[in-house]
Amino acid sequence: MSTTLDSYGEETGTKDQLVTPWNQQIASGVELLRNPRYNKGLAFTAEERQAHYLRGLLPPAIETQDIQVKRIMRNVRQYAEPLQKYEALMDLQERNERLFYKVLIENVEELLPIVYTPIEGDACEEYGEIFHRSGGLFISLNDKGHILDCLKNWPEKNVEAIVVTDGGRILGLGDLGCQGMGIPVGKLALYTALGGVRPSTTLPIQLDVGTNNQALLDDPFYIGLRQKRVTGQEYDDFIEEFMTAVKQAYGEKILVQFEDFANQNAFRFLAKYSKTHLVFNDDIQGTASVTLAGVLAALPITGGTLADHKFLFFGAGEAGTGIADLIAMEITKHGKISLDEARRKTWLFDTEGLVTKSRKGSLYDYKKPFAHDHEHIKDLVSAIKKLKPTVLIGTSTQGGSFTKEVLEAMAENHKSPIIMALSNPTKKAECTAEDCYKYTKGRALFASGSPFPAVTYDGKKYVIGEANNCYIFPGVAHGCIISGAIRVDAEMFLKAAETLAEFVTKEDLERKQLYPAFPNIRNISAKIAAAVAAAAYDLGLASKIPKPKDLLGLATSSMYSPSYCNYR
Ligand SMILES: O=C([O-])CC(=O)C(=O)O
Ligand SMILES: [Mg+2]
Repeated sequence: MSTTLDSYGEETGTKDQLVTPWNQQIASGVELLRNPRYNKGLAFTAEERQAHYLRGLLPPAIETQDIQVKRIMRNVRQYAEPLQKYEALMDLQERNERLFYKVLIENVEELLPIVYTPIEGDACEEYGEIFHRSGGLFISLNDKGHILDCLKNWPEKNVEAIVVTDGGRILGLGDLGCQGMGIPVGKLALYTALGGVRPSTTLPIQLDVGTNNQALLDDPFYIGLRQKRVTGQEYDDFIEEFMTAVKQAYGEKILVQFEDFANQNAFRFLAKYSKTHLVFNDDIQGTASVTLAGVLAALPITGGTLADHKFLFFGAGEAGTGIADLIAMEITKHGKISLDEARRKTWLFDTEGLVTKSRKGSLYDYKKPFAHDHEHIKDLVSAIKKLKPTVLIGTSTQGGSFTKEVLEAMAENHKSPIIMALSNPTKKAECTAEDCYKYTKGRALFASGSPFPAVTYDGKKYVIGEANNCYIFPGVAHGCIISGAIRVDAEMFLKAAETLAEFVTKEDLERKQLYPAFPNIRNISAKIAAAVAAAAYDLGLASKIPKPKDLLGLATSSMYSPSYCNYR
């Protein structure tokens, strides 16, 4: 039994999305209850139950969405294991989408660590064991020549944003092959919950090009191809087919966020496809933007300007060099200083030691701008003592590498050194918040990539700001969509960082909190979206014309609301 219901459509969305009435054939009865996009469970009213063949299929109670939220949170809180909470929330997402987002939005601080880092990292490691549904598209080497067919099989035709990974480097956990899907799913849940992007327009994609993770290849529950990663031309051709197919399927302005690709691939594909597609790499650009925001927010405490600081990166991959690049751009933008000079304030330290011009052997292109003249230094403490950085940023995935000696050495260099342990998930952080305050005698300004509880040091309570790109990417995506951006420009990430930093209050800084509290994050995302959209118009990259007068108003009003619609 089915019926045509044009009132089922999502009531939020940008104006031109609303012009076309939504009048697809939607199943009623049991099929309606099984459709997560439209299911309301016990919140179906008596009239809806009568009109849509639901009589008898539900117990008699008619509930508000608020009571449903309470029940879900009560159940989630009863699970002892965080992974059980994760599974419960994923089950909810596939049962009742609006309820899932209402639960997430109203409990963002509590649930972010579950649907996002660190617990989604555990979920990816166990994805084979806990697998029970796809959650997005899996496109493997078996689909070569048929990638467009895969995309056509996705039930939504109006896709505006894709998050894609090849599982090459999932968080700081390494190659997880086909089990990286938890990341695109998690990131896109935040597109909606934090950025207000409508869930029907988002598409998580896992590309499976093999894995070099032998433990997974030997695991009977592994869900991917049982072969080593393809590389070289075959790999590049596969990505090229994918990038061509997404435009064929969804048009020129489809937004593609690259996520958790291995270093060189991440840089190569960003350089290549940013010329032809609306793409960004969250690990390079999103992380850069959020980190820059934290440093900008810290300036009232450290004193001086950004250009007065000296930066040392421990870890010179996507995050490290991405941040270094954006910081140099920001210094150049606001000071009378060339990009080259700005870059000389930054040093990289990788697995072989300090990155210098004279280093023997090959140096990847993306590190070269930060390879300066210096003698080789092999250990981090010596590098800190020699170079005297005032900002130390860990992007190494080496948990615990900011030892007592490292932190004490940083405390020598500045009254308030900035120390960021950005590697994810929590177990990969370069140091704990507690150690950072202990070994700098409470003087450092600390932030981490994954959540840490507040720390009390010397009778003072410090709240740990999360330098996580989830402050940035949802707003950037929303800003691109509302302006119809055709390309992503670095200026958008500078604007996003400046906007985020403005939200950090004096009270936050008194607690040494370099990032604003999460409960305000939808407002922050709206502001970032408006700033990104404004940049798109300024740069001639926006296709939605004329330019709306009130971009913030548009960014706010077009955000997805998880409240139920009435099915009249
Ligand atoms: O997902 C996160 O929490 C941040 C991120 O992009 C990464 O660590 O790869
Ligand atoms: Mg990432």
